[in-house]
Amino acid sequence: MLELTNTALRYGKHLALHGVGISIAPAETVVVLGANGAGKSSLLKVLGGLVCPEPGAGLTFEGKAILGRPAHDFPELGIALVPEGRGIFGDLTVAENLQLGAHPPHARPHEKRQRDLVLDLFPRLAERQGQIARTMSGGEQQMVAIGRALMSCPKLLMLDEPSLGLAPIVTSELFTALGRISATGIAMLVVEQNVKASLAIAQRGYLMEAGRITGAGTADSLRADPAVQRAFLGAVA
Ligand SMILES: Nc1ncnc2c1ncn2[C@@H]1O[C@H](COP(=O)(O)OP(=O)(O)OP(=O)(O)O)[C@@H](O)[C@H]1O
Repeated sequence: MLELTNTALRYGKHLALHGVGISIAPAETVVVLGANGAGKSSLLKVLGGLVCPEPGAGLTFEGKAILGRPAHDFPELGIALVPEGRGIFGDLTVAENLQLGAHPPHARPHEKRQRDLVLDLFPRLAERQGQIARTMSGGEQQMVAIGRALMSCPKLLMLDEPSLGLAPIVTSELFTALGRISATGIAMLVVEQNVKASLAIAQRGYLMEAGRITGAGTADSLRADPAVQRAFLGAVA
């Protein structure tokens, strides 16, 4: 469904990604694991059209070359990104945030169905539809961000560290919801430092270190990989 090849990304003199390549099959959940500064957010920015990699990189989605397309085209292609920091409209209500998510033309006819799906996944949002988003807790804001992304009827949902800053109980609820989203057939790419929770919902994953992909395999093989255990000592319970 999505294929990224030979990707280098430079911030000034700093090379943040070196020859990175990943792929995602339809309906597959893939996790990218890596410690702080490994390049995970940079990878998602390339995949979301937010930054332009060095010449030589390739990015295809459903067989179409999409590198260089502006980020605002991506929801129309069926790609939704939930960025680090969530990127919700803080001064708008939960209901307004969800409504704005349904902006791609292919999503508009399905607005009611998608809202029902989001409110079923996150019952707390159903109770809080009139609440101003910035007054919500971190976990609730993450639910709004994921809900808004789902309103665009994505084929591929990409999430940057969804559990960042959340309490363990909230993280557990969030990953249960992500597992349910995956079961609906939406492909997902989850960038995470929470190895245990993310491998529990993924079929496959990659390990990133210092801007390179240094490991790849099934969720089971990554869980048992000493390199993953070394990179996240203490994170694998
Ligand atoms: N806008 C920028 N300008 C300069 N350097 C940057 C910029 N964004 C990221 N970097 C650098 O690129 C490298 C990779 O950063 P990135 O944010 O992709 O890592 P990450 O794995 O997502 O880390 P974290 O988990 O801490 O968010 C880091 O060394 C970082 O300092």
